[in-house]
Amino acid sequence: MASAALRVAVRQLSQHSRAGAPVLLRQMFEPKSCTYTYLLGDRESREAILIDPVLETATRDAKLVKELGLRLLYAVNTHCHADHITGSGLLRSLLPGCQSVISRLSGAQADLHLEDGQSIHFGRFVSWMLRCARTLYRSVHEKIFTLPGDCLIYPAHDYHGLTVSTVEEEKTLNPRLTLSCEEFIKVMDNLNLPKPQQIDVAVPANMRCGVQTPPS
Ligand SMILES: N[C@@H](CCC(=O)N[C@@H](CCS)C(=O)NCC(=O)O)C(=O)O
Ligand SMILES: [Fe+2]
Repeated sequence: MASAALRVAVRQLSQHSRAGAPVLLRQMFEPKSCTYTYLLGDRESREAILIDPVLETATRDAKLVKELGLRLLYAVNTHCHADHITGSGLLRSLLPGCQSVISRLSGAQADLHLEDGQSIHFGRFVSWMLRCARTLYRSVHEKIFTLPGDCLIYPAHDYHGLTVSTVEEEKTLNPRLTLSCEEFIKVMDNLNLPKPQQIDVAVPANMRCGVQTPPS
């Protein structure tokens, strides 16, 4: 695929997300597409967001939100996924008040469309963007890599069971991000990945927020 999604940078989340700290973080897994969904909540205001929810696990996520006494403001899609159907449409039905969010660039339906660099708030900032290889590389280097080295980086997928790394590790060890920009583009343009198994159902569904009755 020519474009890639740069996942979420949560300011100040870093190592302060332990129990008792202001920001609550839960990493959840959907095994069919190996997608990680993230629940982020403000312990004080109880406002929360979900990042990249999956249809098959949306009910689980909604249950957790309720059990933790959180109020879900946004179900955020980092891009129009090709490998799973988003859970954001179902979540906005299960949890009234929740709005689905995606980039305007995606062309997909949602309650809220974000422009590049725009933030959504749940007590703390969350910034995100969808990029082609060149702008992805620049964003990572100019934005993510200016964060403190011990800032935690959570993956959208990991097919080998890894769950977290740091800015410093990505800066020094990531086999693609340590390349030059031109080399990075070449690699990304020549991944030749097999067609994702769910692409034919996932993309049309995700253009409509993953449900039959999408937001207008
Ligand atoms: N087997 C899966 C593979 C889905 C897929 O293509 N995943 C991408 C990431 C999607 S956001 C991927 O693996 N990228 C690897 C890379 O090296 O960039 C399926 O059929 O769904
Ligand atoms: Fe994906």
